[in-house]
Amino acid sequence: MAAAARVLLNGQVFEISLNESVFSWKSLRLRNSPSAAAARGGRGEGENQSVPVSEIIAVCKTEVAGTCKESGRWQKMTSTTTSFTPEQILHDFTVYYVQRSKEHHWCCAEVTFYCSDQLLCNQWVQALQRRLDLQGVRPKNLLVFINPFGGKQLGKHIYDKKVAPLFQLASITTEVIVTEHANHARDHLAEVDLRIYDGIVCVGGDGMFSEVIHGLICQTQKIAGIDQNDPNSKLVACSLRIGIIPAGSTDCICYATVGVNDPVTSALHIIVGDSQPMDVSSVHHNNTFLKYSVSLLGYGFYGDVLKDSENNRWMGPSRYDFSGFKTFLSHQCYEGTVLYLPATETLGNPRDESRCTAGCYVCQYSGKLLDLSNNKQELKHVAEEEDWKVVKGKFLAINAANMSCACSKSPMGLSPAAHLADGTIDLILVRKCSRFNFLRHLIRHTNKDDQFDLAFVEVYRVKQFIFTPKYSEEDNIDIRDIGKNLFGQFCSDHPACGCSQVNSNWNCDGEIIEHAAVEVRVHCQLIKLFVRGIEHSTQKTS
Ligand SMILES: CCCCCCCCCCCCC/C=C/[C@@H](O)[C@H](COP(=O)(O)O)NC(=O)CCCCCCCCCCCCCCC
Ligand SMILES: Nc1ncnc2c1ncn2[C@@H]1O[C@H](COP(=O)(O)OP(=O)(O)O)[C@@H](O)[C@H]1O
Ligand SMILES: [Ca+2]
Repeated sequence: MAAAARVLLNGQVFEISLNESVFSWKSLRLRNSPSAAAARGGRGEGENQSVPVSEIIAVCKTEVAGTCKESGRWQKMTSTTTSFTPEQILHDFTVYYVQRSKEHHWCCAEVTFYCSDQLLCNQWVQALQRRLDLQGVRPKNLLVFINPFGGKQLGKHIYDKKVAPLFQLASITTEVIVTEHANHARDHLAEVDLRIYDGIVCVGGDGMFSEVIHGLICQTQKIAGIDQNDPNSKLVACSLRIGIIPAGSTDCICYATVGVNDPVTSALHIIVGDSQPMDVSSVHHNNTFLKYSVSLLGYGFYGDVLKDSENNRWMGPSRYDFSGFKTFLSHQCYEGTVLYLPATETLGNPRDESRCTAGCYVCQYSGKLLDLSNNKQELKHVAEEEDWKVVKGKFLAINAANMSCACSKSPMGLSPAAHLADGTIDLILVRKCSRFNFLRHLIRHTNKDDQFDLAFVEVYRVKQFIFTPKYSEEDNIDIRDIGKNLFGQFCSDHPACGCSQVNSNWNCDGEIIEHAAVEVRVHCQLIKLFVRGIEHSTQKTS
């Protein structure tokens, strides 16, 4: 078929064209004609536009009953090659495509072209459809989990109203499971035959995503015969991609990988088949596997906020503000030793002011190193130089950020320069300081000031760390007893104002880990998401 043709759009004659990767429509209107001026109004449909085939969502043909009302326009064009009459304009097709709007939002735009004859219309629909069929990265069959109780309990509504219609438009088939209890998705994924799916979608928050990765990673290791309890096991990467439809409380994993937590934007990234590798940290205690983490592993402040907030789930997302305020006032610090292995082979450092964005070269570099090490067929991680560092002290917070952890509360995140897929975590140690200083540190998460530029805050880019609390876990009893037993008086870090534990617990992507002593290791690019990373501002984002 011809690579270009004339059609009507908004009563104007347009030339549409299609090459290997781009579909375009160009106005052939006469300059300065009244109709041309009219077409310039509205939402820019009178302008020349092009859309990469990779961002076309669907093309649909619709039979038009009747004739085109705006017949006069065609007569103006008869001096060109246009020869059809209004009565012949009976067929149209609609192209649905990705349109970018502010702050990394994507929406589904549509444009309908009226053709002079059925053959032309069919030819264009087929040509576009053939191009779409060649987009091999797009998922065709998805397994969807919906947590009906995440966030504001709108998960099912969001999926049914905003996401399912887009999947249907894009001819994606789905099997939808609305979870009935916690760990439903995890347990299902650990057992089910996943070969029929092209991806998994979770509708919920970070906790729901955590369930999904646990099921998927566990099944993958089981099939590969990998022992997850061995902290030194080299884990096998999961082949299925995961999509997140944000419907939780913090939605930090979505926000930090897309730039916004918007269900339609995330659905469109899934439809176009984006793919972004992601690091995963494994958490062990005494050679026993506990959990995987993708966003934040937080001991002290964020562990305590989470623990308290679980009692107030009925408050919805604002439970974190309430518990955050309470935890801030309690001002507990925790004593222990952190051993860490600095990341030496990767590019970048936590204070280099870079941002991990779509096509990030730091992550690509780590991906190449990973390929090289995979080719060596090592069964276990072998640390090239075991140069462990030690930090001891009293900490208000120990945060391990596997990614920036950007979210609406903190648009730059806990560690703004952290990377999604570089095989490292940023270990942030906040030592004991006054409430006022801790507040200064917290407030800097909400503005552009550097939260690490404070004497009591340290940050290291690491690939492994071990935390050992000062008091062994068996001693994690009421502080009053500790105070009496060890010092004969109450410890000044834990005034008898209601605080009670000598040890905190870990917040692992919003799930509680009760153990304080942990060994954490990053597994570079273990999973993949249906995202592309945060797009640059030149891509019409701000
Ligand atoms: C004074 C204001 C200070 C605001 C400081 C905000 C820092 C926010 C950093 C957030 C990092 C989030 C990391 C992600 C964690 C999520 O995986 C995880 C699970 O998400 P899900 O519920 O969607 O499943 N979410 C969380 O653990 C929630 C952490 C939220 C912490 C909020 C802390 C609010 C602190 C308010 C302190 C107020 C002090 C006021 C003093 C006058
Ligand atoms: N049907 C269900 N009933 C109760 N809990 C569930 C259900 N489905 C998932 N969960 C659990 O709910 C918790 C929070 O889910 P999440 O979607 O992250 O919401 P939020 O962001 O509000 O915390 C997770 O720990 C998850 O395991
Ligand atoms: Ca990382």
